[in-house]
Amino acid sequence: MDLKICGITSHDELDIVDQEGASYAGLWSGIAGHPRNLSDKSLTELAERCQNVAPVAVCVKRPVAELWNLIRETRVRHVQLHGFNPPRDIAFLKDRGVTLIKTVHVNDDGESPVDRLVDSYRTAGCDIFLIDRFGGRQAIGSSGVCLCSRSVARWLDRLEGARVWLAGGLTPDRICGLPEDRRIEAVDVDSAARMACGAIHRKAARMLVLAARSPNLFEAA
Ligand SMILES: O=C(O)c1ccccc1N[C@@H]1O[C@H](COP(=O)(O)O)[C@@H](O)[C@H]1O
Repeated sequence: MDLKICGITSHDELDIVDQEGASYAGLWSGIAGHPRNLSDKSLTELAERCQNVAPVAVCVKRPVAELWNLIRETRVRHVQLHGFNPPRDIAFLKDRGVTLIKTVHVNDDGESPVDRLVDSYRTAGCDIFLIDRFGGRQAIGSSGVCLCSRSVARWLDRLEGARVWLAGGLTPDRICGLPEDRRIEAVDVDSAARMACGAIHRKAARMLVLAARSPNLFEAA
């Protein structure tokens, strides 16, 4: 499995994620007031600093035309729409050659507020669905809480045929416990990449990369 580490805010964090071998680095834009939200300048600088890791612009409410104006001259070609976007937002970015990741927010009962939009997202050209735990409109990500395996299995079935990533409270041991049927292409982590909710930590990032690459590593030990 590939690994995305989300919420990068500094050169040091970006270098850790890049050097330790994560596949994707999440760069926040358009979530006013959030501590990990980046200015346009910082997002551009961090994206240009990526060597091996692919930068992903992660947005909640930013208008997609404005977002495109920001990223078009950068190396960012992956966008994660993390919120309640209409399908036309996906079509807009797909027309411009972006690889589009749409978060499917799933609550603790296994239900999603975007359930009725999923088919339209597919029709609009969504490349990847990211299943993430939803704790309510004020807690739409970075929850540090995992979904139960039954909800994950249900959504994997619902998204049959699509590329799927998974997020929500994932730790190295939880990644090892995920089904190994290759339906989950990548895992997306925020909380477990940090020490005490602080900065991204090199050893934590290394453990996550190891778990994602060799899911049975800890079971075998
Ligand atoms: O990464 C962040 O800083 C972030 C902030 C606000 C909303 C979402 C955020 N990231 C997304 O949260 C999940 C993973 O979170 P965790 O591992 O459960 O803490 C994933 O979808 C990230 O893209």
